[in-house]
Amino acid sequence: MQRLLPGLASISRQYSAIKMSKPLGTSESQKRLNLDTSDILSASMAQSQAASLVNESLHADTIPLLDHTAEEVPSTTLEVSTSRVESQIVADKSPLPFEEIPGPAILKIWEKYWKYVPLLGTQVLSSLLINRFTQGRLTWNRNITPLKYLFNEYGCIVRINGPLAGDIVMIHRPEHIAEVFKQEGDMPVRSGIDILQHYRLNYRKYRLAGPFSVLVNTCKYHRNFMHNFLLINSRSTDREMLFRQGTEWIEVREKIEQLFNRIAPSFFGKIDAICDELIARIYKIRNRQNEVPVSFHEDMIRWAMECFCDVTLNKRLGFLEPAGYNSSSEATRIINALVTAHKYLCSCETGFQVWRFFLTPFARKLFEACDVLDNVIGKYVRQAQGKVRVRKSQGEKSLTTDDSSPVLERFLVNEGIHPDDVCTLLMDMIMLGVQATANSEAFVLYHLAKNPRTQRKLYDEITSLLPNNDSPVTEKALRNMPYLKACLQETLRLHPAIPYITRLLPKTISLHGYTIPKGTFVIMANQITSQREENFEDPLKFRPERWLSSSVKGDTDFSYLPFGHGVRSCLGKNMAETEMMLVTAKLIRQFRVEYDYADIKDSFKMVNVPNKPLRFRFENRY
Ligand code: HEM
Repeated sequence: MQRLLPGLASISRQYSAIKMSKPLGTSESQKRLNLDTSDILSASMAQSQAASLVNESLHADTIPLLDHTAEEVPSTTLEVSTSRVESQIVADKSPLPFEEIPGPAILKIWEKYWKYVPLLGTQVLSSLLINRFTQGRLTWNRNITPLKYLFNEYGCIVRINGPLAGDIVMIHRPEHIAEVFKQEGDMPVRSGIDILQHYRLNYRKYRLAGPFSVLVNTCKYHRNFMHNFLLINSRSTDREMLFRQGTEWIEVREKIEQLFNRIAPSFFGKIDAICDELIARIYKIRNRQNEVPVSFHEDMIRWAMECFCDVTLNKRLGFLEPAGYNSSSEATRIINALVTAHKYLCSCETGFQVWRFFLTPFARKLFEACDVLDNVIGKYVRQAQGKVRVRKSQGEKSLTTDDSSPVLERFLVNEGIHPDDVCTLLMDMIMLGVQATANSEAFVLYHLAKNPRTQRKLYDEITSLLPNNDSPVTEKALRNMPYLKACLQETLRLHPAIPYITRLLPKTISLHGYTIPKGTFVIMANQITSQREENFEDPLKFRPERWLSSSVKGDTDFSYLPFGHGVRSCLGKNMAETEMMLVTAKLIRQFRVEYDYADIKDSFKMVNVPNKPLRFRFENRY
């Protein structure tokens, strides 16, 4: 029965659509109408929401009739007053209430009673129920499989409601995503990473939770751990608070965005030099079959970290030290902390969030790793502050930095960003942005290795613009490589680093015939969107050529949003694309990349990461 209940609302909706598109009477004046009993049965089932047995394949051009009902009910002719039918049709025009959105029914039932049950019991029990109900497929947050499962089970709009979740709606259709973004105001709110928020607000006592979180620690209540818990799991009225709290970040964000746009030309040369270091590293670590070791994924993270640190801190930390990695160096400490933080971030954020009640061993390990990153970042922020102070004491009239000054100093001086906010921003960029870039590039190399013809075509494009092995790769040359860009787009279509985009609805809207109230969290499953046949032909195939055709719209029709959309879209898009284009062009010019092992898929660990080691072979081209 549980499996059947959720279909009701959609049945009713489909039935309404059917009635709208096909008037039952043949003329206005006709007062009586002949109907088959199966029609009547279907109508009353839909209207009374008792039609749990309706199959999914009802279409607007077929009057609804169930094969099995035809068998069960003898087909006789009855007379029905059309005025009654018509009044039902008119009533059906209004959007259906939120509660009727299909979703796991058990959660809806449970929701009624959860407030009467002690909090911990509820958490544990409802998690068990979710797990049981979905037969283990809804391991929340691990990858897109649970979402796919829910869409397959309940249709294109799914409501998750219960003690764990609050009001959440999941969607994947581009037109629904467009509708959500259309309502986006000046201060869109995204769901945060709860454990990082807790670390910053309650443990480190920062004033802001960071760009990937939304709470602002401006009032004493936000220091209260239990309050945070309740707020995150709260109903829509409490969530109104969240709208007010996004304001400060949006102001900080505007300044950073402008600065990043201004510095874009200056980071090309830095990234170029770091890509050469990665090539040197590959020469060093390849075995006799020219295969890199299973730890190559770490080298990719080191490459992305070196690029990020050189651009923002104006410092080469030696992540790709050609002489070999020194286990006691600052770079190695940072990488180890980053890998550990990622591992435990994922364990703490998914499954039971027991850390909300006491510091669990996983949360402790995460906090220790975050402390390492935070201390390193803090050190560089303090150094930058020190330099600014010296200049002030030397009586410099204008403290404004110029374009050659480190980004960090410009954050502090020109933009006047609070040092705490600089720390949380840099840490979020490292924990999510750097990881996203490294893993996306890993997937680019994987697809090129698996598709030798695509790789050859890309090589031809690169060498047509850069004929010699040592011709410098310029920004102009990269701009003239549409196939390279297409390879990146195709990779991000198949493996967007962040597979869901979330927003808290600032207004009540109507989606797919349902009312979705203000304050509902909407999860937009962009990876599912960009892997559906109705949006992309042969969606699971790696075909960069599709991006060269003008018929592919991608981000303009909301079927492809790897960097999100609107006011809260990715701040590092430009930097990430430059890094990925440069390194791909340089690697493919230098090597033929091959991969001989089992297929690599993505696994969601706060960002999509390859689920197998990157055992590429880098064969010299020269
Ligand atoms: C291939 C690499 C990357 C991908 C696919 C990616 C993707 C995304 C996505 C999907 C979002 C959420 C957007 C939304 O909610 O609409 C986001 C946010 C963000 N990204 Fe990236 N990102 C990448 C690299 C980077 C890098 C390198 C940085 C840092 C330099 C960065 C910094 C940020 C920041 C700060 C935000 C939060 C913006 C806000 O909330 O206002 N990202 N990114």
